[in-house]
Amino acid sequence: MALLEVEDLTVKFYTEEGVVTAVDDLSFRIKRGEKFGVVGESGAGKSVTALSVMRLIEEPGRIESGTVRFDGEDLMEMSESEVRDVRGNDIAMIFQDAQTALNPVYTVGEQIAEAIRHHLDYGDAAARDRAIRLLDDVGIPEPEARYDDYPHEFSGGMQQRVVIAMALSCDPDLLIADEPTTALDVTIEAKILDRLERLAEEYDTAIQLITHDLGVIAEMCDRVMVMYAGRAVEKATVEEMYYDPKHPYTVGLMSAIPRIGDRQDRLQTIPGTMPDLVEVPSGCSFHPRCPFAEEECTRKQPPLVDPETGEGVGLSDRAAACLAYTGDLDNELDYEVEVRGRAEQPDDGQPDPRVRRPDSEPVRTDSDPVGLDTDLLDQNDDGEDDAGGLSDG
Ligand SMILES: Nc1ncnc2c1ncn2[C@@H]1O[C@H](COP(=O)(O)OP(=O)(O)OP(=O)(O)O)[C@@H](O)[C@H]1O
Repeated sequence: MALLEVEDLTVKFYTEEGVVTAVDDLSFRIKRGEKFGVVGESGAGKSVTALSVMRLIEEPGRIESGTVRFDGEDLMEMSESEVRDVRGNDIAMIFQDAQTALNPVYTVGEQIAEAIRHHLDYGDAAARDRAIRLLDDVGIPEPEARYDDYPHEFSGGMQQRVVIAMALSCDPDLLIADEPTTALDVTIEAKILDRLERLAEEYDTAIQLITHDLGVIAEMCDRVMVMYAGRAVEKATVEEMYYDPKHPYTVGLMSAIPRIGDRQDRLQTIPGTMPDLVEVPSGCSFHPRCPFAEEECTRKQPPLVDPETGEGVGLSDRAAACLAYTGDLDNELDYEVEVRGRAEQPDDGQPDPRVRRPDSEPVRTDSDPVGLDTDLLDQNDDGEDDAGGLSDG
């Protein structure tokens, strides 16, 4: 049994403009201690998914259907007070903006100690000790002295470290991190992610990391779910996603991986935008932006299938939702993955024939734990290296 099992989750918002289906029939699971990435452009439904898991969806939103089992218990069946218990003790969440998570009128030490007292039933002295140790763990220098400082006396990066300390204070089994470093400088981001990863291992905490940055996923995660317009379009291990992405949207995201020193949002390079979720395009919702789309894609919604067999997958860990794998397309998806630098071989040790390895130096090495740099080349008519990612040539 996985730590978290989300099955057939559908969440809608009843707005004046119409009904927004923010999450549509979504299933995934996170194993104990696993680092699970959720990636997709703005509006894909990543945050709503996380909030649903915490049962924090508010009006005009509604969880329409689905089950969320945590450690075997269905969170949807629990009373509000039972869920509140789970939230502090077993599942913790950190958000992009540290400031909203910290109370400006209490010292950071008091805030962490209070959480510890409340959830772990510690006495004052023990809670203080544990809080100081956590501040030290997340890399705050002179933690004993800083215990008595107020949030505004910390830099943005240090505030986010405090928030991580607070989230870890009750030793949760699952930490949901929603764009935890987006607001921070790149070098600070790398340090904080590194710290988060090490602490998660030390505390044996699973992480659900939400980001629009595949580079961050590569650095931290074991597995990834790619979301588009409220649905999962691909699920894979990080290696599979790099060496062998199956969904055209993933292919597009891959070419949007930011390089070091290049913080512009290159997700913009996939032509078009996420559809209005009040009126999602018919068939495959990605079809208006997909260079491989055929007539059938405008009619039939692709099920999530095992890309090798074309069969339905349920909660399985390798899946893609594209008609290319259900035998409904006339043509094959025609793209190549270029892997530069000190590339690793796939598990079987055989080079992937689709992966080209030119001699060029890696562009990003020091923050590239899978040891490779990936560029997706759109091999359209002229076969040119189109750094812009997906394009219809
Ligand atoms: N309170 C709300 N009222 C109405 N619609 C909402 C509300 N919250 C979210 N939505 C809609 O749900 C959809 C998914 O939003 P969500 O925040 O989950 O996306 P996301 O992938 O997390 O994007 P981002 O990266 O920008 O956070 C969006 O279309 C959004 O407009």
